[in-house]
Amino acid sequence: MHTKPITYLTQRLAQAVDTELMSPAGGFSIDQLMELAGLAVAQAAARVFPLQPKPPGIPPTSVNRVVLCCGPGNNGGDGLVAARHLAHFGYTPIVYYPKPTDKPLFRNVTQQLRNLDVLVLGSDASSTIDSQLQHAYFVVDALFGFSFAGPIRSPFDDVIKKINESHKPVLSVDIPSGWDVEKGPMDAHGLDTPYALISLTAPKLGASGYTGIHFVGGRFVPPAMARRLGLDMPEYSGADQIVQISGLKV
Ligand SMILES: NC(=O)C1=CN([C@@H]2O[C@H](COP(=O)(O)OP(=O)(O)OC[C@H]3O[C@@H](n4cnc5c(N)ncnc54)[C@H](O)[C@@H]3O)[C@@H](O)[C@H]2O)[C@@H](O)CC1
Ligand SMILES: [K+]
Repeated sequence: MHTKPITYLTQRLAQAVDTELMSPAGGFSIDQLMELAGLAVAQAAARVFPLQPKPPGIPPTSVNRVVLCCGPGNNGGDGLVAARHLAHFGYTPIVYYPKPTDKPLFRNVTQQLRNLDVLVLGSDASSTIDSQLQHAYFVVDALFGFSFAGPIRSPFDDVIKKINESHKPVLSVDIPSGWDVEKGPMDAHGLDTPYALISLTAPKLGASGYTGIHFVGGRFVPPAMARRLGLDMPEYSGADQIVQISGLKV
């Protein structure tokens, strides 16, 4: 467990780090960052929810089913990439992506999922999402990240309600969806406190009261950049893409 101090980011600082990484001086593309973020999400998922043995006589796809609820921005993109890695790890991901982003990066990752026979459900599947959730081992909440603001708009208000009603264990990506990025849970419409959380780059202020299983992932900030921005970053061990900072040790 990581015990050294870590900086909790404001919404503005989270966006500034992201922008700087993708500036000419930072040298990253969004594809690279999202790939590393999604890999970290998949590693955290596999750590918290290990693959279950497949009992004989039961179709292999009926165990280890993961429902990934993906939003319209890059948080949703992290969920799509994580779904691809989880499929390679041996899980059966089911992606609910009601507002797909019409950009090559998102179209490509969606195509990669289809090539792995991953079910990608759109808005026309909204009436079946609760039954998908009922059959899930766990849920990945990749609806909103650090750019979320204001009351939750349709159809995501309904998606969050259905996730809460499913009472399935949830791994949230970057910030529990519907929580204020800096103030945390604000009203009854946001996600219930998730079982686990993976913050990307560094945790956001809104997660400062979170005491569940909390990882940091997204191993892409160079030390010189962290020093310049005054960030205390987590120290990763060896080849790990994630570091646990709180909660029951997994
Ligand atoms: N530097 C980093 O830490 C990286 C972060 N990434 C991910 O990118 C995320 C940020 O991505 P984005 O800036 O695209 O934003 P988000 O994915 O947080 O969300 C923006 C989208 O949500 C919609 N939205 C915002 N508030 C809403 C509301 N109240 N109701 C309904 N829809 C709403 C917006 O219209 C927009 O489409 C991070 O949280 C993280 O998951 C990674 O992909 C890459 C690297
Ligand atoms: K989220």
